[in-house]
Amino acid sequence: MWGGLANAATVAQLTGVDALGLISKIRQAARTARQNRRDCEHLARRVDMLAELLPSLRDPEAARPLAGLGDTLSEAHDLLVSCQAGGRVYQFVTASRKAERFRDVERKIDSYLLLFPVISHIGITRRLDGISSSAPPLGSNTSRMPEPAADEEFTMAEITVATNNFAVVLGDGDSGTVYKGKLHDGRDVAVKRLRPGRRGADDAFGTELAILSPLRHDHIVRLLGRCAEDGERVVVTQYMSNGSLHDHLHGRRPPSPVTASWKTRVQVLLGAARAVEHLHRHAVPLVIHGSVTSSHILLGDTWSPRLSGFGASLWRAAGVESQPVAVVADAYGYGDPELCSTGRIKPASDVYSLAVVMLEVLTGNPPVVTVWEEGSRTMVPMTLVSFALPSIQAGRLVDVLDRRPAPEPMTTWQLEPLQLVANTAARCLWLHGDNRPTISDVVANLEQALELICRRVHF
Ligand SMILES: Nc1ncnc2c1ncn2[C@@H]1O[C@H](COP(=O)(O)OP(=O)(O)OP(=O)(O)O)[C@@H](O)[C@H]1O
Repeated sequence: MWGGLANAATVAQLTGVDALGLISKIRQAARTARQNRRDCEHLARRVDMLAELLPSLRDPEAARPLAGLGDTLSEAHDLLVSCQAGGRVYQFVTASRKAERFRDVERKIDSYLLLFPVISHIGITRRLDGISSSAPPLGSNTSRMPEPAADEEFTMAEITVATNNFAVVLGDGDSGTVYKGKLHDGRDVAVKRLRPGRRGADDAFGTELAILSPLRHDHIVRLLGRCAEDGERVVVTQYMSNGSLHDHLHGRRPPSPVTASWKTRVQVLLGAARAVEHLHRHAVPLVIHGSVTSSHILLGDTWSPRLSGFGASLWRAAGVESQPVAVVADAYGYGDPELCSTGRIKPASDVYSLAVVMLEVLTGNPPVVTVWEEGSRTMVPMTLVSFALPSIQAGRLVDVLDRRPAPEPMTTWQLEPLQLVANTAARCLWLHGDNRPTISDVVANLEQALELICRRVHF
């Protein structure tokens, strides 16, 4: 991430300010802040994005829109420094006023981040002009934002070598098969080879790359590269050594901390919720995931989760409450009923799907279960929501709780954090999206649940 710091002199010349020096100080100040810590973290992440983009500046003309960046960075730095001091009472009094200042500085930084596709477009156009004076005049396509480039472009030959001719299958999804690979520099990767000829495959490929490419978050899987050659479509992402939450909960893996520990389960939920919160509130541009499922929550070496599966995602249109989707995905029990009936998606649709994952984590059941139906005397499918929600709403969580983490009956005191998770899930499952909590409320409740679990040491 900080590789670009070597270009500091160039960036300073182009922006008229030692932007990377200021960014370095901002990172330092964010690390030692004592007040508004989450706001500080969010601000630092945005500034990290700037640090990644600034070294790509080449052209003084193109860098002109960044005039004023220095002032904004200084403002950000001053704000972070002001979060270092103060006693508890002082902090209490100033915290909410500070939160407003954070929003303000974040907005300003966002406006610079949004300029980068345009800046790189200007830069490329000017370079092309230089190369060929007979280049075609700028036409209607100049109004289209250029897509941010994925990190690396691979050939199919390189992908075949990296996967040892597609030898190890990590998993299968609707859109393709995922293989284990190793890049020339030794990095382990996951290589998703999209099923050729599948309807909408090209759209899903383009969407996943365009949306995932600029995303940087501890709980979102990182895009490393792509390949589009001879009808093949391949997406390369970081390798998550412990597979998906779905496989741990629903039986295709040996016992693990996910099966055995409520603490790990709630930590995984919290990480996934933070990823969705990043998409809904902090990503530039904002994103609706559109397919939050336990198969798309992947687990790394330390069981820390990352959200994946961005093939159905979309950028959130500014200023609209809901937006139409081309196809309502067949979501196997995760589908928001409001989205299914209106064909319009909103952030609350992700909140609904995440709540289904919360039920999976609490009950250990998949999103669709089979139950015995007395009338037809057969096993029939039923959504997990219909199966588990009545017990939760009746205050009988124990009736549906997964026994694997704690085979013995639990006391009310032990149950309290899980009851909080269950009640949160129940509120997220309201039919009307507007009645559901926001993702930030969900994050706050899961944080509280985790804190309660950590206080009950032997839990
Ligand atoms: N980065 C990764 N590291 C390890 N395993 C992965 C990774 N990505 C995917 N997998 C495995 O492959 C499975 C299928 O991946 P995924 O669900 O993303 O496929 P998909 O075709 O995009 O999904 P969908 O069915 O939603 O179209 C996952 O459930 C997981 O087991």
